[in-house]
Formats: sequence, C-alpha cells, structure tokens
Amino acid sequence: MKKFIRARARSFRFAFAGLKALLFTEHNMWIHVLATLVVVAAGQWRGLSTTQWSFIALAIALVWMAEGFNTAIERLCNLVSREQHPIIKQVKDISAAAVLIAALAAAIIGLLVFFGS
Ligand SMILES: Nc1ncnc2c1ncn2[C@@H]1O[C@H](COP(=O)(O)OP(=O)(O)OP(=O)(O)O)[C@@H](O)[C@H]1O
Repeated sequence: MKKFIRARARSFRFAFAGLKALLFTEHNMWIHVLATLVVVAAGQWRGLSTTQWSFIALAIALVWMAEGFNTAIERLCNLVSREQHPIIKQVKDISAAAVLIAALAAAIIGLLVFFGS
C-alpha cells in the first residue's frame, strides 16, 4: 500500500512538472491563463449558478487540455525532425486546429452563459 501511494505521488509530481513546463514555456498558455482569470472574475461578479460554473469549468479545461496536447505534439515533432516535412506540417496544423476548435467551443459556451437568456 505504501509503495502504491508513493508511486501515485510520483505520477502527480510528474504531471505538475508538465503543468509548470506548459505554463512557463508556452506563450499561448499566458493568453489562456489571462482569459481564465477574466472569465472567473466575470463569473464571480455575475454570480453564476452551479450549472453555469460547471460549463465554464469544462470550457476552461477543454482549452487548457487542447493546448497541452498541442504543445506536446509540437515538441515531439521538433524532436522527430527539424527539417521541413509535409507530414510534420500536417501534424502541427491539425494539432493547432484542435486548439482552435476547443477555443471556439469555449467562446460559444461563454457567450451562452454570460449573454444567453
Ligand atoms: N518541421 C516542419 N516541417 C514542415 N512544416 C512545419 C515544420 N515546423 C513547422 N511547420 C509549419 O510552419 C508553420 C508555422 O508553424 P509554427 O509557428 O508552429 O512554427 P514552429 O517552428 O513549429 O514554432 P514553435 O516555435 O512553436 O515550434 C505551420 O504551418 C507549421 O505546421
């Protein structure tokens, strides 16, 4: 049991190291952090319901997750090949498209929560 808990604690440490790397080395993340702070402040000010907060939390997590996967894929691509390659271009562009889709969905959720009926 002790070994199990130590192994889980190690996994958490690695995950937090990844989060730190994402926040401190990926400039796009700073935009997401700023957007998150603005939305959370606006949500406090508007007094959102539990359901509305749940949608906002999911929207924020969706964008942060997409940016995390995108960054990981980009870095793996850079490791695989520093040369220009059409497949690397496709992989990076599709990965960036995933972030765009998440950001658009989050924007729609934000509009519905803050300006919907
Ligand atoms: N090795 C590569 N081969 C082909 N196309 C690439 C390669 N690296 C990046 N691209 C493409 O160049 C364009 C600019 O990409 P981006 O701004 O991400 O450049 P980058 O050099 O990967 O930047 P980063 O500093 O974020 O790694 C994108 O369309 C991307 O798909």
